[in-house]
Amino acid sequence: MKIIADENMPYVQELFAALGEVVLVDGRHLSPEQVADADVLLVRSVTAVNKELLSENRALQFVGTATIGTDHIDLDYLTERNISFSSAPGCNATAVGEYAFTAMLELARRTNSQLKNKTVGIIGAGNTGSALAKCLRGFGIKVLLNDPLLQAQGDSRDFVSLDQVISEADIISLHVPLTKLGVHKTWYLFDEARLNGLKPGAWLLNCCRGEVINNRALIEFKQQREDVRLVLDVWEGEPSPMDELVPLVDIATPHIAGYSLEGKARGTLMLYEQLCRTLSVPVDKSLAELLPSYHLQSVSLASEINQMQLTSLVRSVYDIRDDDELFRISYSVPGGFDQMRKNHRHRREFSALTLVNRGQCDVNWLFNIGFSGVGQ
Ligand SMILES: NC(=O)c1ccc[n+]([C@@H]2O[C@H](COP(=O)([O-])OP(=O)(O)OC[C@H]3O[C@@H](n4cnc5c(N)ncnc54)[C@H](O)[C@@H]3O)[C@@H](O)[C@H]2O)c1
Ligand SMILES: O=C(O)[C@H](O)[C@H](O)COP(=O)(O)O
Repeated sequence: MKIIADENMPYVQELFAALGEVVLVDGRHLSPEQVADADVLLVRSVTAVNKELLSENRALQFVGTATIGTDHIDLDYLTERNISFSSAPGCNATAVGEYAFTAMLELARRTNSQLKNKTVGIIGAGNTGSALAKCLRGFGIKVLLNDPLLQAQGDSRDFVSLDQVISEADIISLHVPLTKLGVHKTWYLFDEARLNGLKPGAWLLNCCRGEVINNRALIEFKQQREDVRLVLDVWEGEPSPMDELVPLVDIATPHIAGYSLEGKARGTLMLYEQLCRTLSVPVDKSLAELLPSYHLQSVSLASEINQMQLTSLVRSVYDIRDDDELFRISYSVPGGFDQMRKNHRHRREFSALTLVNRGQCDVNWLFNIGFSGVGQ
């Protein structure tokens, strides 16, 4: 069995080698000839899997994407060809939630503000939006959720309208799939009119797909509204963000919000498990045996910690300033955006760090945010 896999898929050899010959490829530039004799194709978000890519292939049985988003896959075409498909829903949700929370802490430090005094609106209350809500509520921050689709399905959480989020939230974080059709389509969800509705001093974060914000309109808006702060992990026209936009962004990163080691490994593992089920072979590998131990074994806490100390704790696991700094140097170099992603030093999730309570302080809220604890 020939398994063609994106080279940026950690643990693909460890998981798939026993099932067939694994050939690693550059997913951004994959050609129909390269996949002509593939039985299994494993991709990431940079590969458009469609009629054109599969035009020379007659053998394909399974396509897997080690990602949450599926907007790069022509699902109707795979169904037409009777090719099994799996994505990896939720694989990197914790990483995205922690990324957005980390960015908020960083902006709070830069603006000398207290997050607990702010209201955060989350657009899209699925896996990544809920992961962010978990961190925010763990820290005691008021959250407004907007998700008309889940609301219509009877999800028991409280939801508000998009208009209410825009008029009431001090911080808005976007967590929707990219969709181009229907009443709830998300393409340019944040257009000129919605951007103009943002509260004075609002912060806008996008960790889902670049085209959920009209980036040209964002440039024009931000040029008039210095008070608004922006965190962008995703960009219209990746891998080439608009040059005028980058200097206007407070925290800029190259689509790596989901790039925790755990998140990427979970994505590969989920595809392995699904392929095993498709081939009716037993699953005999697990996440725990793949992940290395964390270099910091534990951190002792002797007293209550404040927001700045929490920021330091978070930075010890993931320092978002490193990604932002590298982005500004590298994004405009040819191939720079993808190189940053390929060479990204995998960060760990908060749960990799164990906290030991040496005092009588209340640290349960830190476990609610996601850190591990002794005797938790
Ligand atoms: N930056 C990254 O590295 C990264 C990582 C993971 C996922 N993503 C992107 O984030 C997206 C969301 O991921 P997820 O795991 O939360 O997906 P999910 O499917 O679990 O949740 C998405 C939610 O958005 C809701 N939604 C759809 N249209 C909406 C609209 N118009 N308004 C409000 N809500 C709407 C859906 O009902 C759903 O509950 C993915 O599709 C992917 O494109 C990016
Ligand atoms: O949809 C997703 O899961 C993310 O956007 C994913 O983490 C993007 O990473 P890529 O597949 O491009 O490596």
